[in-house]
Amino acid sequence: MPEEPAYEAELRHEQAYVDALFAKLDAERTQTQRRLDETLRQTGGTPQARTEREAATTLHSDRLAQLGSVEQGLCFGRLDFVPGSSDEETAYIGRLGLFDEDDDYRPLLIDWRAPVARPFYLATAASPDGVRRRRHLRSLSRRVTGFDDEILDLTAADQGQDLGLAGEAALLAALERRRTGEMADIVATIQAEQDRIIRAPLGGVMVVQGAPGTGKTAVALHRAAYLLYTHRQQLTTRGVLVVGPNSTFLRYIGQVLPSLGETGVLLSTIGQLWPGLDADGAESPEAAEVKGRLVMAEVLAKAVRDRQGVPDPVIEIEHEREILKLDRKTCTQARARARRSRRPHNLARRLFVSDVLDALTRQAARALGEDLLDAQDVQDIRAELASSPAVAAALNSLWPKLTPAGLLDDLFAEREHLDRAAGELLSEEDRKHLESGRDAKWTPADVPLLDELAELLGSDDSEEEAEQKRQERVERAYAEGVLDILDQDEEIQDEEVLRVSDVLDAELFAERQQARSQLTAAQRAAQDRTWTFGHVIVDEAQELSAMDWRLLMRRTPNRSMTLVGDVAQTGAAGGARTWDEVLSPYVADRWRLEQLTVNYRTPAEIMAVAAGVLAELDVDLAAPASVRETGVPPWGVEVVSLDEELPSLVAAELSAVDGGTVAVLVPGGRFDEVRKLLPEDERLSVLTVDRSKGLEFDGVVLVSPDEIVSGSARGLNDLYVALTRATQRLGVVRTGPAVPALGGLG
Ligand SMILES: Nc1ncnc2c1ncn2[C@@H]1O[C@H](COP(=O)(O)OP(=O)(O)OP(=O)(O)O)[C@@H](O)[C@H]1O
Repeated sequence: MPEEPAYEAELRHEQAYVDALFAKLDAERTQTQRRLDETLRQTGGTPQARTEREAATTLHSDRLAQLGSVEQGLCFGRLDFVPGSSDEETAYIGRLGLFDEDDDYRPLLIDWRAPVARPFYLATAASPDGVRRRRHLRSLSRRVTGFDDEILDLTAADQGQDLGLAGEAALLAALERRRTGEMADIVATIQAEQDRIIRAPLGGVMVVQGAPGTGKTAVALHRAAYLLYTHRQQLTTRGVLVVGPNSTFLRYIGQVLPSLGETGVLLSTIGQLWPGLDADGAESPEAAEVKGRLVMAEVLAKAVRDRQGVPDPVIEIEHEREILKLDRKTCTQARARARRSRRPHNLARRLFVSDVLDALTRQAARALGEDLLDAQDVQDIRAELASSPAVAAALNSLWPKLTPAGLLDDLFAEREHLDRAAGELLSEEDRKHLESGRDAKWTPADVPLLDELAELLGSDDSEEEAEQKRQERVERAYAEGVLDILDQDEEIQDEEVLRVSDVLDAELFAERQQARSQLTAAQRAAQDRTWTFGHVIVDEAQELSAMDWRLLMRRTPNRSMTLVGDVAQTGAAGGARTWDEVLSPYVADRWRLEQLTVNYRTPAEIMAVAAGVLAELDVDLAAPASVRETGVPPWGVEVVSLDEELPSLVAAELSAVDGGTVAVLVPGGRFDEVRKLLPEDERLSVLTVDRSKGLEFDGVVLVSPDEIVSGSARGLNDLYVALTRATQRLGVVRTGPAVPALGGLG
């Protein structure tokens, strides 16, 4: 650190620069707001003018949101270049770009995502990339409170070079920060191995494998922001989807992208990917596992075919005092033709219906005496049959119109249906799980099944289309009526003035009645099951089942995906063991693997315990290196009674983290018991391990590790996840036999 007076002088200089940046920011806000107001005030004009106005409104609103989101940490870095190595001697790096229009658009502040900013994250003493000095600025609102410098030449003191850390002081300060329950962005301290992943090209499937705490989630979110900046045009049209494991997790990460000025990303769980549904019902892990198997696609296809029936042996239909007979042969032929069309069930139905109506028409015509009828008569008979309730009932019994929800409900609720569809594909035990494992609500594992069924059934939207046309006609008629009335009024008043109908035609007027769609791609995507995204990012990707992957691949036909996860943390019975197994059905071996190796969350003392568990897991993965030590060893105690001892142990942890957060992680079977023992406190969470996935807390108290291990087939993975949630302190409270993998702790 420079000597005090020089340091103070530098600090004043930086403050003056940052003041100027905020002045510029304020001016831009005022100007953008003015432009937005002007645009909103304009009305009328050609359709093209209206479209342009809408585009301008979106542009100004987005910019305003971005300008409003960068108040904290607007400028966090500065690079000084070796003379002659860059156009500018100095570059300031921040959350967005600001330029001086009066000086040929000279950059005042460079967006962290711009290529010029890259050396801020990558330059090292060994490979300085033209950088002489890297400076991290610390600030509180608009006040610069301090800075740390790194001189990038080989004679400079070694700065965390063993782990290749950049800006170590700023990084450690960020990591020591107390956790608030909401994830923060890491834009000021992104490390080189993370930067390479964030800025990787858009196309193709990239898997980011990394141990707990290596920044996978942070990297995934910053990548979304980077991609939106670099491929703005393409991605704002199609949107970016970020998939997370549950809504607690989505809340935890929810502020990161807005703080980076990006609001156009859809954050969703798999259970929320069916429009209008938030499928968060509970079910047994066994049922979820069966539902996630790839074979379910076949089960569902069979379930649909099972609903395409033929009479056994005939259906009799009364029509005009005649009995018409619908026999097995006719229907079998009609069914075969409809199926051969390879159209989804509800669309193929039209072919089936048409063939059956033809056959019935022939019969009815024969009964009336074919020779006496002309073509028009025959057509009339067909039309009558088509509108006959008795015929409709017969057709519905043979080839009903189906909805995904209706069919899936029947399949799980009625054993006969399930047996016919799954008898050869699932064991008796599996079928029992499907039948009994659910409550009344849809579960996350149901959503990929609903999605699969939507594909198999298709939607016969001819009725909806007709309804929409009818609605448009009604609106138009209303508009014409309004214009007539206005015109009459005007005729009475003054023949000379322009009539309303001279400046506004009925169609335009009708259009104005409809709310103009101002939705972003992400919002539209959330309402549309068939939406395909420009890029899909999946966090905790190891948890997804084969059926989840099918759904996601449908949403990403361009296969532009970033998948982050850790196969050592897989908790779901149907989750991934290897990335290859998951991806090969969709992209063969055309995916690339990137690895993160440094743990930013868990201190070395706790990681040493977790490494023992990792070694027991049957995975070929090395424990990550921790960037810091706390000097606080993890503790372990055996208790006789949780009731008596746990509350005081947890209270002690809460006071030790001094205003920070504590999680008590429990096996599923003890959740209610432990929840009741502990007080409600916003700094304290009681969670089962699966709910703690991806989250972090200053202190973690792990209860009954033996039950976590024995609780599921992937119990050791769960234990590993639980141990790696802490940023400062870990305690283990044992109630049963010791778990050898925990060493002396538990
Ligand atoms: N470069 C960085 N600068 C500052 N903090 C960082 C950096 N990288 C990661 N972190 C912090 O480390 C913690 C762990 O990061 P993150 O949650 O992204 O890890 P993860 O790999 O997703 O972990 P898990 O596998 O347990 O979900 C977070 O608090 C994150 O902000």
